[in-house]
Amino acid sequence: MSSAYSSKQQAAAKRAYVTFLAGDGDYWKGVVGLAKGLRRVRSAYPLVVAVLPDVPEEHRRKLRDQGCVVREIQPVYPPDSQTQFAMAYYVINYSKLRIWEFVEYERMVYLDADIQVFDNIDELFELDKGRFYAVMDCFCEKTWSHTPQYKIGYCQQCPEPVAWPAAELGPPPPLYFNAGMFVHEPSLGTARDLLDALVATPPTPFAEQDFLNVFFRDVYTPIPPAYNLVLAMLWRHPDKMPELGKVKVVHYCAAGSKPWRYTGQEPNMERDDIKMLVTKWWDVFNDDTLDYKGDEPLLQALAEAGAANYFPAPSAA
Ligand SMILES: O=c1ccn([C@@H]2O[C@H](COP(=O)(O)OP(=O)(O)O)[C@@H](O)[C@H]2O)c(=O)[nH]1
Ligand SMILES: OC[C@H]1O[C@H](O[C@@H]2[C@@H](O)[C@H](O)[C@@H](O)[C@H](O)[C@@H]2O)[C@H](O)[C@@H](O)[C@H]1O
Repeated sequence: MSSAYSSKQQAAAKRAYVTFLAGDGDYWKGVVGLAKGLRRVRSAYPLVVAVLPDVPEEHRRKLRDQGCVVREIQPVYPPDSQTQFAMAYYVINYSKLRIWEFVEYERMVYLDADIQVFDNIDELFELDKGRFYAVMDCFCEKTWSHTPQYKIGYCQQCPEPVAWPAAELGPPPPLYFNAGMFVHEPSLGTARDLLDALVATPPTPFAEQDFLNVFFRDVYTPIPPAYNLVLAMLWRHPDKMPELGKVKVVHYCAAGSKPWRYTGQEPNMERDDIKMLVTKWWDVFNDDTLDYKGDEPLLQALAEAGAANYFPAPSAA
């Protein structure tokens, strides 16, 4: 790499946001919304989209037209004799593990396609290396009904009301993160270790989220819920989240909350705060001034050219 650029610039070229897109359905709308949202908050780094082979060219073009760097990945499946143990819908999420192979980047911030960024979060790229950063999840929704904690009404967000019955169930579950958003360091060694561990790990209901929580347990470092508001927090633990105006990242993961599919029919979806957040998402998605105009920072252009860690000398720029 040319020494004509500062070390800060060279480090910046090795940073990117990354999301994951599978299938030929409508999640591409989430990715377009995310790309425009990151532009709206003037993120310094490009958005890479890890796409499975089943994502049609028509959708890939929409993403490139919004300045995304589209990278095809091969699917990752758990031991095929055991996929029935994961909730079928989530099995494909094991393919997220491929983003550890994006070693042209030193640090990436992963964001699900059903996430929107409403305030700049570039500071996450400055966090100390060697840890795994993510926001703690909530165990209170019905999707957790298969777990002992749900059955006794225990949630890590608010452990006081229900004392964990250690005598019967052993120690309480370790802190558990939501895998819709995390800060990670790509590495071929880690990618290999993940896949090696996966073949020896029977799938569980929350698929790759459960798997990642076990794999990174010793280095998991919780970050504030402002960086990934799991929507159920609004009605489950409103006292454990910042006021909505201070939430930087909204994760539309509650049933019925995907903005591009929103009908307001599911439980809690008629809430005023949900309606406001869905409207906010559409305001970004529909804002033509946020469309990619090809004038992104040099980093974006370099990432697009697949030269994310190359800086031509300024004279050649
Ligand atoms: O048909 C699908 C389903 C999921 N996803 C990706 O997988 C992520 C996790 O799935 P989902 O958002 O449905 O999980 P949730 O966070 O709502 O549980 C999505 O955000 C997308 O990035 C996708 O691309 N296509
Ligand atoms: O494959 C497992 C998924 O697990 C997580 O979703 C869950 C989690 O948020 C629960 O807390 C909710 O109750 C539930 O609705 C929601 O689906 C991640 O957001 C998603 O990216 C993905 O890893």
